Amino acid sequence: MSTLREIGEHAALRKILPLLGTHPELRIGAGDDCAVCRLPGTGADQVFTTDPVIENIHFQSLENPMRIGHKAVGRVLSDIAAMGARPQWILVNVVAPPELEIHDLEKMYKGMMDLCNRFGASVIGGDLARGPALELHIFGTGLLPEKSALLRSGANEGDSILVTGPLGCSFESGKHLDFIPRVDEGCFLRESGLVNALMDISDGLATDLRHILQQSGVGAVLDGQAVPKAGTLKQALFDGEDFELLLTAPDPEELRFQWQEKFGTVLPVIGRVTAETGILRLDGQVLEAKAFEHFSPE
Ligand SMILES: Nc1ncnc2c1ncn2[C@@H]1O[C@H](COP(=O)(O)OP(=O)(O)O)[C@@H](O)[C@H]1O
Ligand SMILES: Cc1ncc(C[n+]2csc(CCOP(=O)(O)OP(=O)(O)O)c2C)c(N)n1
Ligand SMILES: [Mg+2]
Repeated sequence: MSTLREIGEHAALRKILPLLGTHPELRIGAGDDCAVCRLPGTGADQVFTTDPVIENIHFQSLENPMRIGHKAVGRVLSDIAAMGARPQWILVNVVAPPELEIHDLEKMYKGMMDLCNRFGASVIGGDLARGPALELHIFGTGLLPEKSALLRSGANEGDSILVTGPLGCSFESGKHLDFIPRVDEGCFLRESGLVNALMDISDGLATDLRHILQQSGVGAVLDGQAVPKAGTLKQALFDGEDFELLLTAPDPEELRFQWQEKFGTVLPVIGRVTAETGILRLDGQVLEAKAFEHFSPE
């Protein structure tokens, strides 16, 4: 017998995911940023995701409630953006101790609603239950044209690897609370037809790129100098909670040109997809995995 602490979050998921069934209307089940389901007769697919934010894990106890609400919804919109979808419906489960101030609860909803309104998402329900610490569990859906979802499994050897913004120090800078999910960018990347694989960076570039490599059966080399950084290279690789999009593209110059036209910023190329299955190199050296792990002791 073993515990979550002993085997960790990722090994536990490898045990759980094979237990989940399939369904004829399910295109992509658990394992990507969102699940993708058919909506027959509509020409659209629907994506589904959920994430919690938990006191003292994802935010500190005395944090501004508006920022807590913003982050909770932002994480879910980021997963929806990472498929190239537009967010649609949001459900909110609040778990809270009885002492929570109603004014603070209202401010959390203000933070959630402001971000939902910005991207045309609607909160349509939820639940409220007692628990020892504050937790917001958000469930969200989105829409995109059928069969157009951008997956972690789409990378091909020779693709360039690109990232939508600077990485690292999100905890110190407060970006982990205030980031704007890359919804418009995700939709643009899908519509461009120039992207093979897409995901968002929650656990850090080094860990999340590895998910693309494993699911695509490829390897990668990163150019440390080219990675856009908010701090050191180590922080850019391992800190996590950047909520930028990570993508691979076979024709980066055309994509970068179109990106510049649309957003007026540079989309940096940070590496290349290789045939070395499962191997991630940084400036030639093999890079080992190291990331935030929910179940290991501090
Ligand atoms: N407890 C669970 N039961 C079933 N599927 C899960 C569970 N936890 C995570 N998953 C699935 O595993 C994949 C990876 O999860 P996670 O690392 O949380 O993704 P993300 O970083 O995009 O939020 C997702 O597709 C998610 O739906
Ligand atoms: C109070 C606090 N401690 C630590 C962190 C750092 N941190 C918390 S969760 C996390 C990784 C991402 O969270 P997870 O719940 O694994 O997101 P998912 O991959 O499921 O989207 C990081 C880097 C933080 N942001 N706030
Ligand atoms: Mg998650």
